Amino acid sequence: MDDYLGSIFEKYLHAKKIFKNKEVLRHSYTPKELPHRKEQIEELAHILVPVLRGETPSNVFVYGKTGTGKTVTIKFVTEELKKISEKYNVPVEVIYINCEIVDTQYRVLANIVNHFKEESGIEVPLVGWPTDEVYARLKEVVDSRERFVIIVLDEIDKLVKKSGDDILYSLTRINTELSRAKVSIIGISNDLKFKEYLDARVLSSLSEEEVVFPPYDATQLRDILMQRAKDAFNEGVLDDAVVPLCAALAAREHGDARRALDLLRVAGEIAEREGASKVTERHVWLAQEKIEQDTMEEVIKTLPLHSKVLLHAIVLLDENGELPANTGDVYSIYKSLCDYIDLDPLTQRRISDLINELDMLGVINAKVVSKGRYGRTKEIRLNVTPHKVKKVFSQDDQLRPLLTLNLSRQRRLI
Ligand SMILES: Nc1ncnc2c1ncn2[C@@H]1O[C@H](COP(=O)(O)OP(=O)(O)OP(=O)(O)O)[C@@H](O)[C@H]1O
Repeated sequence: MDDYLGSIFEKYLHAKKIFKNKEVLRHSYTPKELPHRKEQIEELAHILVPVLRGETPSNVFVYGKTGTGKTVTIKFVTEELKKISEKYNVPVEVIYINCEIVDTQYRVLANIVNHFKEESGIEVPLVGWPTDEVYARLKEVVDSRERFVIIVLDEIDKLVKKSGDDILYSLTRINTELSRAKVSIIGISNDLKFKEYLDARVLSSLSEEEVVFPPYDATQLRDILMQRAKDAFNEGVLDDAVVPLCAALAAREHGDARRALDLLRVAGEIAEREGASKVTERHVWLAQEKIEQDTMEEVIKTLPLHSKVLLHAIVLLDENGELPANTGDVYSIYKSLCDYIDLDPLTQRRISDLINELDMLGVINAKVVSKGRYGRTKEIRLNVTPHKVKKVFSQDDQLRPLLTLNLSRQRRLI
């Protein structure tokens, strides 16, 4: 045993260190250069440059698919603007808000007021004040001196979908002839359709300017990865084929640089854990599999409660070797599970909709098949392992009691 343990330690001790600095591959890291975003950087600089002449820049709406570098580019350009504005003695404040987290009108306004809390001494609590009052404070605090205030609303679609566009209306109308501070908005979204949710007046002021971020192709992703890889990995540990493969796989997924970076990082981590001295293509394929599994786990975790119970019914059928099943079979098990945890069951029609949703998310496979003169029916199969589903449910207090059940017991209750 001692020998065995000793050899494990030695394996890791003598393994060549894979990473020089793994942080470089994290999402939060802002690189010093952004390959293939020169055009967007220049467009944004052109839109924001009036600040240096003391003029209010237009509002900008930035859009492009996920992982196309919108956030990192905006952070890069606004940082540069802050640096240069100091040189020209123009006071500029940039407030970055991620609307996936800060997703109500109240919280956005509070965030803006609280950005200035050191200078104003005013801090809005997380809840409790009337929204009108927070807005009044915002105007007072922002306008307390001459300056430019650029408010970046990242994932702005999430805010609008959850809380409507009143907040955008208020913010785009904050500047008056008399105000000392001039406010501009940069809205970022990966959902173009969200524009349909906006009132025409809000839309026209928000998109005074628009900057589009197209997806990266495989060659561009390769350049982005190469640039990050040279700081992230030790010399000679990356097989030549690794970066091109990560780039090609991510290009297939709509040119997502985040996915490409994840593949590279996870491939490195897997190689490191194996005690390998090189990262190879095999590690990239394993990384691809791991990321897909993790994504699925996240999808299951965020399902609404009834979809989770429904999914558990399908898992029980799978464990009993009874898949494919039809909607009726699944529904009766689902209903008995609801009884077991004191939940009012939804109608079969509603469950049929939830089955389609699970199918769309890729958690299950629901295929409509023709049964000749018996009409059409749905054949439901599971697309993930029962183990994965149970692992997620074991962390959920309301669902945990279901994990001890088996189908024959449930059938006795039906
Ligand atoms: N041109 C680039 N050069 C270097 N790194 C990049 C580039 N474009 C994107 N990245 C990196 O890819 C990852 C995703 O980028 P970013 O978060 O900016 O995408 P996004 O378009 O805002 O995505 P989402 O819409 O999902 O928020 C980040 O780690 C970022 O550093």
